[in-house]
Parts: sequence; C-alpha cells; structure tokens
Amino acid sequence: MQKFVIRGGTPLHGDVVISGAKNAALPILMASILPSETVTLSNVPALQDVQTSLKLLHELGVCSKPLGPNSYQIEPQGLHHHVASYELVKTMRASILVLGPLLAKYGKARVSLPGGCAIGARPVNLHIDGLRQMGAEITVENGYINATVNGRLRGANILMDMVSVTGTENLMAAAALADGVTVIENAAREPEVEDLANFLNSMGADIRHAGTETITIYGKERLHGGSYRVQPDRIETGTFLVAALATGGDVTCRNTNPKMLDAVLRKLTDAGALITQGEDWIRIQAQGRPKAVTIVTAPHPAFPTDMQAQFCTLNAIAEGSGWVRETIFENRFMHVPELCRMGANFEVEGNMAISKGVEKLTGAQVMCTDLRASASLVIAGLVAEGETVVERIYHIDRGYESIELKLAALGADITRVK
Ligand SMILES: CC(=O)N[C@H]1[C@@H](OP(=O)(O)OP(=O)(O)OC[C@H]2O[C@@H](n3ccc(=O)[nH]c3=O)[C@H](O)[C@@H]2O)O[C@H](CO)[C@@H](O)[C@@H]1O
Ligand SMILES: C=C(OP(=O)(O)O)C(=O)O
Repeated sequence: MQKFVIRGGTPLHGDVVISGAKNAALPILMASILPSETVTLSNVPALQDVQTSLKLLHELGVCSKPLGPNSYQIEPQGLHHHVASYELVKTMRASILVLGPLLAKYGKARVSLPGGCAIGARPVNLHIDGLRQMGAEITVENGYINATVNGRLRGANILMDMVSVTGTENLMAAAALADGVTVIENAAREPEVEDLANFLNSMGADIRHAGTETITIYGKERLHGGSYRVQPDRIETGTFLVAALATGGDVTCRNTNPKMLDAVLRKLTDAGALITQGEDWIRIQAQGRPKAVTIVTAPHPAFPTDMQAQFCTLNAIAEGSGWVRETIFENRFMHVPELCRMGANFEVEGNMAISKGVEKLTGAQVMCTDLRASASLVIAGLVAEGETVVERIYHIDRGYESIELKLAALGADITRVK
C-alpha cells in the first residue's frame, strides 16, 4: 500500500495551479449519458474517482476517449445497459449520481445502494423519494435500487426534507429529460450544483436558478452534444490555502474562483492570514502564528464540511483555543485522534472538536480514514517536527490530483513511497 513520507518544517512558497472540481466532474460525467450526441469535457481532474466513473459509464456501454490528461470525449450513443454494480459503487459513493440520468434516459436503472462510509450513514432516501414523485417505480432489494418508469419521467413539485447536494443533482439531471416542469425546493446551493446545471443547459436543457434554494427545470425531449469545462475545485483551493498558512508560507492559487470560497476566506482572515485575490487567483500570506478559529459547518454558502478537517489541523497549532462544530455528518472527526498522536490537544464532545493550540506537532506514523481527514494529516505532516508517515493514501488519491507533486513544487519535502 502506498504512503507519503513527509519531513515537516518548510514554509510553502510559490504558485499552485488548481485542478477541476471532483464534486462537479463526477455529476457531470454521470449526466453526460443524457445527451444524444458526443460530449467533450475539459478540466476533468486526474483522480481515482474519475477513473471509477469512466469505468461505470463503460459498463453501461458509454465509451470515453481521453483527449489529453484532463479532457475526455464521452459517447452516450452506446448506452445499452442499466446496472451499476456493487463492485464499483462500493469504491465511490458518488456512483449514486448515475441513478437519475439513467432512469431519465434509459427508462430503467439498477444501482447498488452506496451504503455508509467512515464519515456517516449517508442514506439516499431523498434521491429515491424525489424520483418516485416524478413517476418512477422503485424498489430496494438485496442491496440494490431497482427503478423503472413507464415512458418519460414526469415533472413534479419536490420539496426536499433536507439539503442534499447529490440528491439535488440527481433530481435536477433526471428532470432535464422529464415531461413537464419540475420545481425543486430546499435545493442545495453548492457551486457544483450550478456547474451541473450550466453543463446541462449548454447541452440544450432549460434549468433556471440553480445556485438558489428553488430550482425550476423545464424538461426537454432530447439534449444535444457539445463541450464543457469543469469548474475549479474550491476544496482543493482551500486545502492549499490552509497548508500555506499552517506552514507560515506565501502561496498563490491559480485557476480558481474566490467567489466560491467566501466562508473559507473569512475564516482564514480571522486566523490572521493576509488574503489578496483577483478574478481567478487567491494569494495567502501568513503573518506569524495562526490564531485559533471557531467554525460551524453547514450547507453552502456557509462553511463547507469538506474543509473542516483541514481547519482542525490549523487550530491544532494555532494560538489560543478554538472549536469546530460539524453539523452535516455524524462521524467526521476521525482525523482528530491521529492529530493527537502528533501532539495536538483536542477534546471531542458530541459534534464539537475543541482545541487548545500547541506550539508544535511532532512527526508520527498516522493513518488516513477518509478523503479530507487525509488532507488534514498531510498538512499536519508539513508543519510537524521530524518525519511523518501518512498511510492509506488511496483515500487522498480519490480527490486530490498529484497532491505530493504540487506540494513539492511549493517547497515541501514529501515523497510517495510504493
Ligand atoms: C460527490 C459529492 O458531491 N459529495 C459531497 C456531497 O455529498 P452528499 O451529496 O452525499 O451529501 P448530502 O448533501 O446528500 O448530505 C447532507 C446530509 O443529508 C443527509 N441525507 C442526504 C441524502 C439523503 O437522501 N438523505 C439524507 O439524510 C446526509 O446523511 C447528510 O447528513 O455533499 C457533502 C456535503 O456538502 C460533501 O461533504 C461531499 O463531498
Ligand atoms: C466526502 C467527500 O466526497 P464523497 O461524497 O465523494 O465521499 C469529499 O469530497 O470530501
């Protein structure tokens, strides 16, 4: 199993180019079965989850051709199969995003239940309820969701009980080919939902007000092909910004979008960073030891749960006491005991991680449990005294493109050991 070996203590300096967003690329790839003609996608991040998505599409009969390291041609014309198997779904929860598009385009879908993961139970009841309201017949048996529809899905008024990102995306994508108008209320407002809507609209869909809590979709009989560029990854951006601040560095993130990072930039400023920004770049300059911050995760535009672990590392070494309250997932503090093994001082009470900043962390052997927990441990390794070995980095490869190469280019001493 691969691991990272990190020798901490070097402040990060320089420019880093941000990749396309994992959480935008995955729904867009799954929705690329909706058009009737070829789709070309660019700025697709080179990630394990993208490879899994292409494999899943391949099993449905949808071929993809790489046009470069971050660009693919997708051929939805080949769609002739409707099963997303457990073998693939178990490696990537986002496989559930194929359910809506497959049902809308093919009239039937058999998708393995994704099940829980390290961060929580993560049910998909809202996806199923919404599709039922659009006329789908759905049973859940033997670990699979079996869905069929007689003719086309029908437009419906759907009020989502909870804000769900992939739930909103699944229903919005399905509604793009439904008969009639669908209104999704209490929709997720994450930028990735907007990117999916922009992608579908560029293929001829009529989706209005994505990025607000009420999305209206005027269903079309068919979508055409075309080209689309995936938006930059706001979580990768935030991760590099935290790494720069934690190491006392000065880093500029390029090819990003500061508008998607309001809540994160505010907390970095509270932590004492100097932030400057342009349309597609953000520069962070550390001004001495960071100050501890308080954070409550919540749906966009509030502070993203996917940045919580990285800020735990920042609080671990910051001046003063801070806390992080996680309100989205019930078990997202798996990184905290690992940080404590490196000398951090945390108490976890329910959904709060309360920290008392320490002057330094010390290198240790630590283990990744999920994607963002892994990022927090890598950042901890970059600031710690001595050597840190981060194990089970397959988690980080799901969502960060060449993170060790990007960090090394900023001056970090990090190597991947096979
Ligand atoms: C591929 C992708 O985009 N993943 C992101 C997406 O995950 P994902 O879309 O899975 O997360 P959701 O927004 O659906 O989850 C939010 C909350 O709603 C609950 N829930 C969700 C659906 C449902 O049918 N029933 C239900 O109870 C979940 O258990 C969770 O407590 O949004 C999360 C929250 O911003 C991010 O951390 C993930 O990185
Ligand atoms: C939780 C995440 O992803 P996923 O929903 O794919 O597990 C994440 O990106 O932090």
